[in-house]
Amino acid sequence: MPLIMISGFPASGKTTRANQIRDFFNAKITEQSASDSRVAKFKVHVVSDDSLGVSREVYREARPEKDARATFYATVKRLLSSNDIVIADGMNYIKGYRYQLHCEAKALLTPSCVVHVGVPAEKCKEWNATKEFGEESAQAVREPYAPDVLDNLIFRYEEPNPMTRWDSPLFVVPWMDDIPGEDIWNAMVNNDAVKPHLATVLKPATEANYLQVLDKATQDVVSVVLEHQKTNGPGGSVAIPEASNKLELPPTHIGLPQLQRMRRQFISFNRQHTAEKSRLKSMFVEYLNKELE
Ligand SMILES: Nc1ncnc2c1ncn2[C@@H]1O[C@H](COP(=O)(O)OP(=O)(O)OP(=O)(O)O)[C@@H](O)[C@H]1O
Repeated sequence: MPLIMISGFPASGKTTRANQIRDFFNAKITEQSASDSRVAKFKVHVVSDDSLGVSREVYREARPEKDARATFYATVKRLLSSNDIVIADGMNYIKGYRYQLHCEAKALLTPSCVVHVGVPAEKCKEWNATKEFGEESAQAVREPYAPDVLDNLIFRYEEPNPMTRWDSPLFVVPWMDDIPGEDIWNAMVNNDAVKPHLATVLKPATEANYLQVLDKATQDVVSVVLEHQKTNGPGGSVAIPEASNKLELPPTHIGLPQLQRMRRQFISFNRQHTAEKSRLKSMFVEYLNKELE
């Protein structure tokens, strides 16, 4: 059964996403088992550094990292079978490594996909410092990366490219979005071809980091608006650094939830198009002006 490769920066919420996908798939299996004997046999596995007892410190030196990758690879390969769905919850940051895992799935005539957890580096650094992990009852202590190890891994990260067959279908999950569970299930279990839509991206390899830049540019604009309202009260014309146009605020106060909603919408619209990075702030200001008219 399918291989779902998670990919993302260290401490970007990969395990959080892997667990959400596992829970979604388990719910689907429970729901469909009575009517579909094929689905009734499915079992979902999550393979991660934590489940293999691999310390974050292995990423400091090439040799232990290589050994850890080999262990991870062997575990995924061993679990892949006609009835087992494997979620490879690792950074999977080397494109050659993703290629090899994709070939393992292909050899078993089963599909694979990549779920790219798109989170800006700054957020990963912030989250790396949090000690708790998991929701309410299932809290465990997570081992953080040393700051130099974290920086180095971010530097070495090779972003998935949906133009390559081993990185497709590619599902990009920005940090503020829900997982596209239904789409992943359909692509992996029902073998549905994934049509390009909001959860998938088609972008040239040259636009690496596009999602992170989009996230940061829009967040910056939201911060300026909040700051302006705090200092000057509602309404007014706001100059946004690095944007060629001004934001015209209505006379009523715009709250953070409303701003975030418009920001998410804008990100959804622009996720597929690799707009010029330098134009993103002006485009977002233009979008806000239209929405707030
Ligand atoms: N979308 C999110 N919003 C807020 N906090 C989050 C989100 N996703 C993850 N976190 C927090 O960030 C921290 C790291 O999350 P998680 O362990 O899932 O990341 P990871 O990428 O699997 O890390 P590692 O690289 O160490 O395996 C946790 O404390 C988690 O609660």
